Amino acid sequence: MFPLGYPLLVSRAIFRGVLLRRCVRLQSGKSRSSSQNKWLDRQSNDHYTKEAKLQDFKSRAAFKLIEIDDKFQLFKRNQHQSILDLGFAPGAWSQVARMRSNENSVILGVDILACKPPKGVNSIQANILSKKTQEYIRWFFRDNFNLNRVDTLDKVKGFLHDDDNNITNNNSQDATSPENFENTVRSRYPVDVIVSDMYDISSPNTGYWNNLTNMPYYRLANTTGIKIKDHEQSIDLCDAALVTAIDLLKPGGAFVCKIYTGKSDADFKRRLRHVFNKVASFKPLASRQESKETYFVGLQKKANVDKLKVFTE
Ligand SMILES: C[S@@+](CC[C@H](N)C(=O)[O-])C[C@H]1O[C@@H](n2cnc3c(N)ncnc32)[C@H](O)[C@@H]1O
Repeated sequence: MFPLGYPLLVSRAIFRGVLLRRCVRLQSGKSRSSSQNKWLDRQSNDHYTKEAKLQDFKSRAAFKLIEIDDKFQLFKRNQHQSILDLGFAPGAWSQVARMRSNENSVILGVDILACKPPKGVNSIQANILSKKTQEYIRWFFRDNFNLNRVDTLDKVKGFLHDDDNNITNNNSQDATSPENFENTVRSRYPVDVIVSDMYDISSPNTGYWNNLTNMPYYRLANTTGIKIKDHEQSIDLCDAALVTAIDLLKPGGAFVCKIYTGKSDADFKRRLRHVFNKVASFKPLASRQESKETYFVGLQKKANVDKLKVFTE
Protein backbone atom coordinates (compact mmCIF):
# COMPACT_ATOMS: atom_id res chain seq x y z
CA MET A 1 0.00 0.00 0.00
CA PHE A 2 1.20 3.56 -0.79
CA PRO A 3 1.18 6.13 2.00
CA LEU A 4 -1.55 8.78 1.81
CA GLY A 5 0.69 11.69 0.77
CA TYR A 6 2.31 9.71 -2.08
CA PRO A 7 0.54 11.40 -5.07
CA LEU A 8 1.51 14.81 -3.66
CA LEU A 9 5.17 13.78 -3.33
CA VAL A 10 5.24 12.41 -6.88
CA SER A 11 3.73 15.54 -8.40
CA ARG A 12 6.17 17.71 -6.43
CA ALA A 13 9.10 15.66 -7.71
CA ILE A 14 7.88 15.93 -11.30
CA PHE A 15 7.42 19.68 -10.90
CA ARG A 16 10.97 20.04 -9.50
CA GLY A 17 12.36 17.95 -12.35
CA VAL A 18 10.66 20.13 -14.96
CA LEU A 19 11.98 23.27 -13.26
CA LEU A 20 15.49 21.88 -13.09
CA ARG A 21 15.48 20.89 -16.76
CA ARG A 22 14.30 24.38 -17.67
CA CYS A 23 17.08 25.99 -15.63
CA VAL A 24 19.72 23.78 -17.22
CA ARG A 25 18.32 24.60 -20.66
CA LEU A 26 18.36 28.33 -19.91
CA GLN A 27 21.94 28.16 -18.67
CA SER A 28 23.14 26.21 -21.67
CA GLY A 29 21.32 28.62 -23.96
CA LYS A 30 19.34 25.82 -25.59
CA SER A 31 16.01 27.56 -25.01
CA ARG A 32 17.07 30.27 -27.47
CA SER A 33 16.33 29.72 -31.11
CA SER A 34 19.30 28.79 -33.31
CA SER A 35 19.17 32.19 -35.03
CA GLN A 36 19.28 33.93 -31.62
CA ASN A 37 22.30 31.84 -30.65
CA LYS A 38 23.98 32.60 -33.98
CA TRP A 39 23.37 36.33 -33.47
CA LEU A 40 24.75 36.23 -29.91
CA ASP A 41 27.86 34.29 -30.98
CA ARG A 42 28.45 36.68 -33.87
CA GLN A 43 28.07 39.72 -31.62
CA SER A 44 30.42 38.44 -28.94
CA ASN A 45 33.14 37.54 -31.47
CA ASP A 46 32.76 40.62 -33.63
CA HIS A 47 35.71 43.02 -33.72
CA TYR A 48 33.54 46.09 -34.41
CA THR A 49 31.15 45.26 -31.55
CA LYS A 50 34.08 45.00 -29.14
CA GLU A 51 35.62 48.20 -30.45
CA ALA A 52 32.26 50.04 -30.18
CA LYS A 53 32.13 49.09 -26.49
CA LEU A 54 35.70 50.26 -25.93
CA GLN A 55 35.09 53.58 -27.66
CA ASP A 56 31.74 54.12 -25.96
CA PHE A 57 29.73 54.11 -29.18
CA LYS A 58 26.05 53.19 -28.95
CA SER A 59 26.56 50.48 -31.58
CA ARG A 60 28.98 49.05 -34.13
CA ALA A 61 27.11 51.07 -36.81
CA ALA A 62 29.38 54.00 -35.83
CA PHE A 63 32.24 52.46 -37.84
CA LYS A 64 30.19 52.40 -41.02
CA LEU A 65 29.66 56.17 -40.91
CA ILE A 66 33.31 56.72 -39.97
CA GLU A 67 34.35 54.85 -43.14
CA ILE A 68 31.80 56.73 -45.23
CA ASP A 69 33.02 60.06 -43.85
CA ASP A 70 36.68 59.11 -44.40
CA LYS A 71 35.89 58.50 -48.04
CA PHE A 72 33.40 61.29 -48.82
CA GLN A 73 34.31 64.02 -46.27
CA LEU A 74 30.77 64.82 -45.12
CA PHE A 75 31.59 66.60 -41.88
CA LYS A 76 33.71 69.78 -41.73
CA ARG A 77 35.74 70.77 -38.72
CA ASN A 78 36.16 74.36 -39.89
CA GLN A 79 32.58 75.20 -40.74
CA HIS A 80 29.20 75.28 -39.00
CA GLN A 81 26.86 72.63 -40.38
CA SER A 82 23.26 71.62 -39.81
CA ILE A 83 23.21 67.83 -39.78
CA LEU A 84 20.11 65.63 -39.94
CA ASP A 85 20.36 61.98 -38.85
CA LEU A 86 17.31 60.02 -40.00
CA GLY A 87 16.56 56.85 -38.01
CA PHE A 88 19.17 57.90 -35.44
CA ALA A 89 18.32 55.47 -32.58
CA PRO A 90 20.23 54.28 -30.61
CA GLY A 91 22.53 57.12 -31.69
CA ALA A 92 25.92 55.82 -32.91
CA TRP A 93 25.80 57.82 -36.16
CA SER A 94 24.84 60.96 -34.24
CA GLN A 95 27.84 60.39 -31.98
CA VAL A 96 30.10 60.19 -35.04
CA ALA A 97 28.54 63.35 -36.52
CA ARG A 98 29.07 65.15 -33.20
CA MET A 99 32.67 63.94 -32.96
CA ARG A 100 33.66 64.81 -36.51
CA SER A 101 31.87 68.11 -37.07
CA ASN A 102 32.54 71.65 -35.88
CA GLU A 103 31.62 72.24 -32.22
CA ASN A 104 29.02 74.84 -33.30
CA SER A 105 27.35 72.46 -35.72
CA VAL A 106 23.79 71.49 -34.91
CA ILE A 107 22.70 67.87 -35.11
CA LEU A 108 19.13 66.64 -35.11
CA GLY A 109 18.24 62.96 -34.87
CA VAL A 110 14.80 61.79 -35.97
CA ASP A 111 13.47 58.35 -35.16
CA ILE A 112 10.08 56.74 -34.99
CA LEU A 113 11.21 55.26 -31.66
CA ALA A 114 11.41 57.43 -28.58
CA CYS A 115 15.12 57.45 -27.75
CA LYS A 116 17.31 59.71 -25.67
CA PRO A 117 19.88 61.25 -28.03
CA PRO A 118 23.63 61.22 -27.31
CA LYS A 119 25.20 64.24 -25.63
CA GLY A 120 25.21 67.34 -27.82
CA VAL A 121 22.52 66.00 -30.16
CA ASN A 122 18.87 67.05 -30.38
CA SER A 123 16.11 64.66 -31.31
CA ILE A 124 12.52 64.39 -32.42
CA GLN A 125 10.47 61.24 -32.15
CA ALA A 126 8.58 61.17 -35.42
CA ASN A 127 7.81 59.12 -38.51
CA ILE A 128 9.69 60.33 -41.58
CA LEU A 129 6.83 59.10 -43.76
CA SER A 130 4.74 61.98 -42.38
CA LYS A 131 4.91 65.36 -44.09
CA LYS A 132 4.53 67.03 -40.69
CA THR A 133 7.91 65.60 -39.66
CA GLN A 134 9.61 67.56 -42.44
CA GLU A 135 7.97 70.75 -41.19
CA TYR A 136 9.29 70.08 -37.70
CA ILE A 137 12.78 69.53 -39.08
CA ARG A 138 12.61 72.80 -41.03
CA TRP A 139 11.41 74.75 -38.01
CA PHE A 140 14.06 73.21 -35.81
CA PHE A 141 16.98 74.20 -38.01
CA ARG A 142 15.61 77.51 -39.22
CA ASP A 143 14.56 78.87 -35.83
CA ASN A 144 17.51 77.42 -33.88
CA PHE A 145 15.55 75.46 -31.31
CA ASN A 146 17.47 73.72 -28.58
CA LEU A 147 15.54 70.60 -27.73
CA ASN A 148 18.04 69.65 -25.06
CA ARG A 149 16.95 72.46 -22.77
CA VAL A 150 13.16 72.71 -23.15
CA ASP A 151 10.84 71.12 -25.61
CA THR A 152 10.28 74.52 -27.16
CA LEU A 153 9.53 73.23 -30.63
CA ASP A 154 6.49 71.42 -29.33
CA LYS A 155 5.38 74.28 -27.09
CA VAL A 156 5.76 77.05 -29.64
CA LYS A 157 4.77 75.25 -32.79
CA GLY A 158 2.21 72.73 -31.58
CA PHE A 159 0.86 70.11 -33.90
CA LEU A 160 -1.65 72.22 -35.79
CA HIS A 161 0.42 75.37 -36.17
CA ASP A 162 1.05 76.26 -39.79
CA ASP A 163 4.22 78.28 -40.24
CA ASP A 164 4.59 78.16 -44.00
CA ASN A 165 3.77 81.89 -44.24
CA ASN A 166 7.29 82.73 -43.11
CA ILE A 167 8.71 80.96 -46.09
CA THR A 168 6.33 82.79 -48.43
CA ASN A 169 7.23 86.11 -46.81
CA ASN A 170 10.90 85.44 -47.20
CA ASN A 171 10.37 84.66 -50.84
CA SER A 172 8.67 88.00 -51.42
CA GLN A 173 11.79 89.88 -50.23
CA ASP A 174 14.03 91.58 -52.74
CA ALA A 175 15.81 88.55 -54.15
CA THR A 176 18.44 90.71 -55.88
CA SER A 177 20.02 91.59 -52.53
CA PRO A 178 22.68 88.92 -51.85
CA GLU A 179 21.84 88.93 -48.13
CA ASN A 180 18.12 88.37 -48.73
CA PHE A 181 18.88 85.75 -51.31
CA GLU A 182 21.11 83.88 -48.83
CA ASN A 183 18.38 84.14 -46.12
CA THR A 184 15.73 82.84 -48.46
CA VAL A 185 17.86 79.87 -49.48
CA ARG A 186 18.75 79.19 -45.82
CA SER A 187 15.16 79.19 -44.61
CA ARG A 188 13.99 77.07 -47.50
CA TYR A 189 16.90 74.63 -47.40
CA PRO A 190 18.26 74.73 -43.83
CA VAL A 191 20.19 71.42 -43.79
CA ASP A 192 23.80 70.83 -44.94
CA VAL A 193 24.10 67.06 -44.51
CA ILE A 194 21.47 64.31 -44.33
CA VAL A 195 22.45 60.80 -43.27
CA SER A 196 19.88 58.05 -43.19
CA ASP A 197 20.47 54.61 -41.72
CA MET A 198 16.72 53.97 -41.54
CA TYR A 199 15.60 50.45 -41.73
CA ASP A 200 12.09 49.13 -41.66
CA ILE A 201 11.15 46.26 -39.46
CA SER A 202 8.41 43.85 -40.23
CA SER A 203 5.47 43.91 -37.92
CA PRO A 204 4.58 40.77 -35.99
CA ASN A 205 1.32 40.29 -37.85
CA THR A 206 0.19 37.00 -36.42
CA GLY A 207 -0.44 35.69 -32.95
CA TYR A 208 -1.79 38.86 -31.47
CA TRP A 209 -4.67 41.28 -31.90
CA ASN A 210 -3.49 44.77 -32.74
CA ASN A 211 -5.89 46.97 -30.84
CA LEU A 212 -3.89 50.15 -31.30
CA THR A 213 -4.31 52.87 -33.87
CA ASN A 214 -0.75 54.15 -34.09
CA MET A 215 0.85 50.82 -35.09
CA PRO A 216 3.90 50.98 -32.84
CA TYR A 217 5.32 47.88 -34.49
CA TYR A 218 5.31 49.54 -37.87
CA ARG A 219 9.00 50.28 -37.54
CA LEU A 220 11.73 47.73 -37.10
CA ALA A 221 15.47 47.42 -36.97
CA ASN A 222 15.86 43.95 -38.45
CA THR A 223 15.23 42.43 -41.79
CA THR A 224 12.42 39.96 -42.22
CA GLY A 225 14.55 37.55 -44.22
CA ILE A 226 12.05 37.88 -47.07
CA LYS A 227 14.34 39.53 -49.58
CA ILE A 228 11.76 41.24 -51.82
CA LYS A 229 9.83 42.63 -48.84
CA ASP A 230 12.99 43.91 -47.14
CA HIS A 231 14.11 45.58 -50.35
CA GLU A 232 10.79 47.26 -51.10
CA GLN A 233 10.43 48.51 -47.52
CA SER A 234 13.96 49.84 -47.68
CA ILE A 235 13.26 51.65 -50.97
CA ASP A 236 10.20 53.34 -49.37
CA LEU A 237 12.39 54.71 -46.59
CA CYS A 238 15.12 55.73 -49.06
CA ASP A 239 12.52 57.63 -51.08
CA ALA A 240 11.26 59.33 -47.91
CA ALA A 241 14.84 60.36 -47.13
CA LEU A 242 15.31 61.57 -50.70
CA VAL A 243 12.12 63.67 -50.56
CA THR A 244 13.44 65.17 -47.32
CA ALA A 245 16.71 65.95 -49.12
CA ILE A 246 14.91 67.55 -52.07
CA ASP A 247 12.81 69.70 -49.74
CA LEU A 248 15.33 70.59 -47.02
CA LEU A 249 18.92 70.03 -48.15
CA LYS A 250 20.73 73.13 -49.33
CA PRO A 251 22.18 73.25 -52.86
CA GLY A 252 25.68 71.76 -52.60
CA GLY A 253 24.62 69.60 -49.62
CA ALA A 254 25.50 65.93 -49.03
CA PHE A 255 23.30 62.86 -48.56
CA VAL A 256 23.91 59.30 -47.35
CA CYS A 257 21.29 56.60 -47.38
CA LYS A 258 21.28 52.93 -46.43
CA ILE A 259 19.65 50.66 -48.96
CA TYR A 260 18.84 46.99 -48.72
CA THR A 261 19.82 46.04 -52.25
CA GLY A 262 17.47 44.52 -54.81
CA LYS A 263 15.89 45.03 -58.17
CA SER A 264 14.92 48.69 -57.69
CA ASP A 265 18.48 49.89 -56.89
CA ALA A 266 19.03 51.20 -60.41
CA ASP A 267 15.76 53.19 -60.29
CA PHE A 268 16.73 54.72 -56.97
CA LYS A 269 20.20 55.59 -58.27
CA ARG A 270 18.59 57.27 -61.28
CA ARG A 271 16.43 59.38 -58.94
CA LEU A 272 19.57 60.31 -56.99
CA ARG A 273 21.26 61.49 -60.20
CA HIS A 274 18.39 63.94 -60.74
CA VAL A 275 19.13 65.48 -57.37
CA PHE A 276 22.94 65.29 -56.99
CA ASN A 277 25.88 66.04 -59.26
CA LYS A 278 27.85 63.12 -57.87
CA VAL A 279 26.35 59.76 -56.92
CA ALA A 280 28.23 56.73 -55.57
CA SER A 281 27.50 53.47 -53.79
CA PHE A 282 29.74 52.21 -51.02
CA LYS A 283 29.83 49.12 -48.80
CA PRO A 284 31.90 49.87 -45.68
CA LEU A 285 34.09 47.08 -44.27
CA ALA A 286 32.10 47.36 -41.04
CA SER A 287 28.97 46.28 -42.94
CA ARG A 288 28.76 42.51 -42.71
CA GLN A 289 29.62 40.73 -45.96
CA GLU A 290 26.51 38.55 -45.78
CA SER A 291 24.24 41.58 -45.28
CA LYS A 292 22.37 42.95 -48.29
CA GLU A 293 22.81 46.50 -47.03
CA THR A 294 24.88 49.05 -48.86
CA TYR A 295 25.06 52.84 -48.83
CA PHE A 296 24.26 55.36 -51.56
CA VAL A 297 25.96 58.72 -51.34
CA GLY A 298 24.83 61.89 -53.14
CA LEU A 299 27.19 64.87 -53.19
CA GLN A 300 26.71 68.45 -54.42
CA LYS A 301 22.94 68.74 -54.43
CA LYS A 302 21.68 70.53 -57.53
CA ALA A 303 19.73 73.79 -57.27
CA ASN A 304 16.05 73.91 -58.28
CA VAL A 305 15.35 70.19 -58.29
CA ASP A 306 11.95 69.35 -59.77
CA LYS A 307 10.48 66.71 -57.44
CA LEU A 308 7.89 65.60 -59.96
CA LYS A 309 10.58 64.91 -62.55
CA VAL A 310 12.68 62.97 -60.03
CA PHE A 311 9.84 60.56 -59.39
CA THR A 312 8.29 60.35 -62.83
CA GLU A 313 11.11 60.39 -65.37
C1 LIG B 1 19.60 50.50 -38.10
S1 LIG B 1 18.74 51.56 -37.00
C2 LIG B 1 19.72 53.03 -37.02
C3 LIG B 1 20.99 52.93 -36.23
C4 LIG B 1 21.65 54.29 -36.07
N1 LIG B 1 22.15 54.80 -37.33
C5 LIG B 1 22.82 54.26 -35.10
O1 LIG B 1 23.93 54.46 -35.54
O2 LIG B 1 22.59 54.06 -33.90
C6 LIG B 1 17.37 52.03 -38.00
C7 LIG B 1 16.44 53.00 -37.33
O3 LIG B 1 15.50 53.49 -38.29
C8 LIG B 1 14.32 53.81 -37.57
N2 LIG B 1 13.17 53.96 -38.47
C9 LIG B 1 12.58 52.98 -39.21
N3 LIG B 1 11.51 53.47 -39.85
C10 LIG B 1 11.43 54.80 -39.55
C11 LIG B 1 10.54 55.84 -39.92
N4 LIG B 1 9.51 55.61 -40.73
N5 LIG B 1 10.74 57.10 -39.42
C12 LIG B 1 11.78 57.32 -38.57
N6 LIG B 1 12.66 56.37 -38.19
C13 LIG B 1 12.50 55.12 -38.66
C14 LIG B 1 14.18 52.62 -36.62
O4 LIG B 1 13.32 52.94 -35.55
C15 LIG B 1 15.62 52.38 -36.19
O5 LIG B 1 15.91 53.00 -34.97
